[in-house]
Amino acid sequence: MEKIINKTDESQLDKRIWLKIIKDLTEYKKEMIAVMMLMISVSLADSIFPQMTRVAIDRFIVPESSEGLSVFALLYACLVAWQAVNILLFIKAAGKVEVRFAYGIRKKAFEKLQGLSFSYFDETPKGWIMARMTSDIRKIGEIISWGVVDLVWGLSMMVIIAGFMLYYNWRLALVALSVVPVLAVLSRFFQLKILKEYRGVRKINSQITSLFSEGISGATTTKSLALEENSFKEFKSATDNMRIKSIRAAIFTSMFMPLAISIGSIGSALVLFKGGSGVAQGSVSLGVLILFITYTAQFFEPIRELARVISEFQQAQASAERVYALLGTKETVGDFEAVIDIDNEKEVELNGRIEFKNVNFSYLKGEPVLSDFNLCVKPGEKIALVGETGSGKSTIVNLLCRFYEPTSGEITLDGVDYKKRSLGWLHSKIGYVLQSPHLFSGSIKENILFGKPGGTMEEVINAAKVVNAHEFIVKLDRGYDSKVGEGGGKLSTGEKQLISFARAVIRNPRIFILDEATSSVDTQTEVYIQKAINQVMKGRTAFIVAHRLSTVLSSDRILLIEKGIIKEMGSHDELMSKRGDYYSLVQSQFFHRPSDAI
Ligand SMILES: Nc1ncnc2c1ncn2[C@@H]1O[C@H](COP(=O)(O)OP(=O)(O)OP(=O)(O)O)[C@@H](O)[C@H]1O
Repeated sequence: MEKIINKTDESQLDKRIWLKIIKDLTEYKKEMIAVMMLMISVSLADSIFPQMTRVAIDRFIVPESSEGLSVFALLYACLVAWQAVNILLFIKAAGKVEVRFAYGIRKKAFEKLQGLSFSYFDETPKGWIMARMTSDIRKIGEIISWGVVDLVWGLSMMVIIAGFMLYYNWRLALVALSVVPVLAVLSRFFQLKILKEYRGVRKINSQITSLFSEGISGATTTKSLALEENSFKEFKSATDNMRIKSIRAAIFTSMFMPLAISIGSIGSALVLFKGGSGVAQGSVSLGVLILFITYTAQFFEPIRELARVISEFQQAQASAERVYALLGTKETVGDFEAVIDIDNEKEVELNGRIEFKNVNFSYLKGEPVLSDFNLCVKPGEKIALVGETGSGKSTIVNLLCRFYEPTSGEITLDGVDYKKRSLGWLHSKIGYVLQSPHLFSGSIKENILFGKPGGTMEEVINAAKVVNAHEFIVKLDRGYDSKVGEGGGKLSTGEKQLISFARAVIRNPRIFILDEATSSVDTQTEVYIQKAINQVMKGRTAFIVAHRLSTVLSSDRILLIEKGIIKEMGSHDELMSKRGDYYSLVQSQFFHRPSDAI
């Protein structure tokens, strides 16, 4: 990840990235062409205005004549109208490109995130992903559309003006353009300086987003450990740094503007000096002199603009690099080896026989969590996994759900390697309840339906009844339509668990997996939860990471896991009579016992 975060060399144009952007932009080809044409039209109109002034001076003011003045006024009005329409249309077209392009990439990135495996989220800070999805994508959309506007306007403006100047008086044109290289170098120098500071600001901004994200999700922990001051110090140092860099960028900007204006004025002075003597000698008309003075001023604006636009494109490149890194992330878990015949696969039933064959697994290279793990589970068998924290229980169920895949060895379902099946098929057969189940903000009904999109209200109620959640749901003000709040915040821990059970039950899975919560709930809820677990397990192959003695007692086989291997295995009675480690665990009050009162 560090590699992705730091790999942002903005000083060079990276062809690969721009080709990707251009490829994505081809979807909006029509709008882009419209924007470009409109900008050429805008600069043409911009450069015709001084021509009108020239005509006014040479035709009407100097000769003190009004012949053709009405035609001239009409033409002037048409020009104003033309420019107004241009501006209206280009703002609309560029805005469309900005919004659609950002929307398109954001949609792709979101789809990508949905498909990425757990290991990606283990390695990637949440704040980093948030920054990519929000500010980076917004920046690309903004700079691509408005940058193209400025770029096309600036370039066409310079070409048209230079053309007109050379056409009217090439000597005077060369005088006017003599300061261009100086201004170009100066603009580039300052823009690079400003860019460097802003790059720093953005990096810190990313850091701050991460701090925010951690600060919010860890607010309770921070408070309970009285670490507010430490968090605040860290936050303050990041914001102080940001302030210093922002001020530096502002100083460079404030130095650049007067310098650029002064150099532009030198150009105008040279034109005035040279052109003025031309007027005195009669070789240059007063109208042409005024035209040149206006053009000289007009010419310098695009140069300053282009220096800024190039810097912005470099910033967009850095943003694009990070966003495309996200879009290009290879899924480590996917339907790569699957022999999928989607229509037939749906019909494939699962009996529920599960086998782990010589499974090895590590989250991080060189740190094995499971070593040569073997296990055969009969259909309908209930397995309780017990053991000290960190022994590998959750890892076993994570592998079974294929959130991660074995580093070597295989897991078979009804004798078939599960990689030969699609992930969609596997997950349709599994009901998984996490230790701290996540509910999505929405209603209770919607949350249960996440288990079976398109399910009926009757199915929702039935699922809730199976897990004894119906009673408490109907007592709520709005029943099944009650909102659960973000992350289920409006419900108690026990209620959240019951809803997550209902969510698992509604899909009628063949395999039920439960990572039992370690947190205690009140005795009544505990009774409900225990009943729900027993109901859900009925007729299904079940894997339970157990923390309650009652759950262990209702299982067929208990596996005591230690450092990723099965230390002891058997029924409760068998293991108790063995008087080994399991016996010691039971004696040591390792399990929650309030449910013993059931
Ligand atoms: N996402 C991860 N990345 C790296 N290491 C991990 C990850 N998840 C777990 N581990 C490590 O793998 C080992 C087994 O963890 P696991 O979560 O399977 O244990 P557990 O027995 O389920 O513990 P608990 O009862 O506390 O949930 C531990 O050493 C843990 O630190």
